Amino acid sequence: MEPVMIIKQVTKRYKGGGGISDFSIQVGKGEVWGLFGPNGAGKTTLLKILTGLCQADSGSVELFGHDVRDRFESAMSRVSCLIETADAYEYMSAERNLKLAARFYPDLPKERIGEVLELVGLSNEKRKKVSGFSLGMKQRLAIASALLARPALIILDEPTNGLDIDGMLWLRGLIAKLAREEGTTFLISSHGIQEMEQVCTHACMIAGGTLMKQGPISELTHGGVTLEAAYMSAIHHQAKGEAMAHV
Ligand SMILES: Nc1ncnc2c1ncn2[C@@H]1O[C@H](COP(=O)(O)OP(=O)(O)OP(=O)(O)O)[C@@H](O)[C@H]1O
Repeated sequence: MEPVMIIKQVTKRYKGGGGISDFSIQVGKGEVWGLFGPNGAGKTTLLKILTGLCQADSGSVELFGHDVRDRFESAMSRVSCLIETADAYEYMSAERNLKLAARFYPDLPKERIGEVLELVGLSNEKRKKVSGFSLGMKQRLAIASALLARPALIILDEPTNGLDIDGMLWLRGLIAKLAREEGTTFLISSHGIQEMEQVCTHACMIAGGTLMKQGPISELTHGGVTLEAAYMSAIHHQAKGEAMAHV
């Protein structure tokens, strides 16, 4: 089966020195990938490159067999992303916001709005103005909007921000359900490895812009190592490498 996403040797360096270097992974249908790394590791940079919000200096990204740079519209046609909070119109209701978002998808059945409100647990709040929503409710609404067109690939940047424990459990359940029942593929960036570990089938760990480890969770945790321990060792390894480079 053709991979959903092929990232090959992607490099992007900002003038200040940050960015990512030589990043490559291949993601298959229905897989849930966690992209883990500390602040400033390069997670958002990578997600922006994947979704055409930022250009790589070199390397390539293919989504569903289409190069993001050369065939942007085809590459993104089955992709939804939430990168750096998607703001809703505060003076409108949740339902009205979704109706506005639905205008981008002329073939969307009317009942889909009710379905996504149900999926994110906002059915009872659908007529309330977003201005009265908590951060967690706004996050749920943003996720509802991302789900509208039944995307085959969903890219989420720190989706647990603003969610309480209930919200986090709900989000993990939703991701697992969509991956299992609809074969939806996910790439999710997070600082919180413990929050997302249980729902991920695969992980990649990035530090200082470098991909340290990647693969199925079962391989990364082989021999009884926890994912967090594997992550900490990757981060320390990177920090040590940086210190040596400065000697
Ligand atoms: N537009 C930019 N111009 C210059 N440097 C940038 C820019 N965007 C990000 N950087 C730098 O690149 C590095 C990676 O940033 P990025 O936002 O990708 O990391 P991150 O892993 O998403 O971090 P966080 O978890 O804090 O959101 C950081 O050192 C950051 O300061």
